[in-house]
Amino acid sequence: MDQKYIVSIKYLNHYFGNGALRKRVLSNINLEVKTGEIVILSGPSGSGKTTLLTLIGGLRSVDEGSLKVLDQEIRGASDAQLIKIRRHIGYIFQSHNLLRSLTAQQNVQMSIKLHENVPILEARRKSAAALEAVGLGNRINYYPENLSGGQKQRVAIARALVCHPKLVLADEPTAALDSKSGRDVVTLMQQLVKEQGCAVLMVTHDNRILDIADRIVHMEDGQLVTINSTAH
Ligand SMILES: Nc1ncnc2c1ncn2[C@@H]1O[C@H](COP(=O)(O)OP(=O)(O)OP(=O)(O)O)[C@@H](O)[C@H]1O
Repeated sequence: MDQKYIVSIKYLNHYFGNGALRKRVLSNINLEVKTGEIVILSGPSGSGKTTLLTLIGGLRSVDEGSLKVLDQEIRGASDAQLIKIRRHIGYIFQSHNLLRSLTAQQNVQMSIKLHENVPILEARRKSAAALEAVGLGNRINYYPENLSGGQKQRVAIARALVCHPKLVLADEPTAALDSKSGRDVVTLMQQLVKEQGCAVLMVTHDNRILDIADRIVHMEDGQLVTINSTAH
């Protein structure tokens, strides 16, 4: 298996709607994301960024072209194959999507339960360590309502990274945060993913965080228009 590319997309098209309402939202997308690389996907509202991210995440089915994640072709993949691929992906959304009735630690543990058959004590240890790594070692028993926006997004990062995914997909992770918290959250994410060696594809409108990327990919009207080599 060629592990150099975590994501490899060739001539991908995607459509929404049927008949006369059928609309092409992604056109001829070619993109590769390497192991350990942080790629930011930017572009105007409605240009297709989230659609592309959800296709890569195996969260919607691929219409045309080839989309490989960890060498597995997603187009036409069975449910079992998609579930297997999703186990290697960590998802971070705009809103933290934490379960309100669970503590920070239980939210992170939930992710471990979904991924692996780990004994409860081991899951507790791992989730506490993941929260420690995002600076929330003293908040593990807090419920989301008692955490700030930045802290909730840190829990979401711990939840996404606790099972050491090969790929992290992040959709506007700083959108709900003030500029300082947003910056802190992505800096932390950058540090942890580099330590773990996983690739990141992050959609963002936030120009203040572009410098964390190894590469910026710009999307307009469903097409990738420019690919800059590096933001540093
Ligand atoms: N489920 C859907 N059904 C029909 N059209 C959709 C659906 N989801 C998205 N679209 C359309 O597809 C296009 C791309 O949407 P998408 O959400 O991928 O863009 P985006 O670049 O992520 O936008 P934003 O930055 O505002 O989140 C838009 O024209 C949108 O209206």
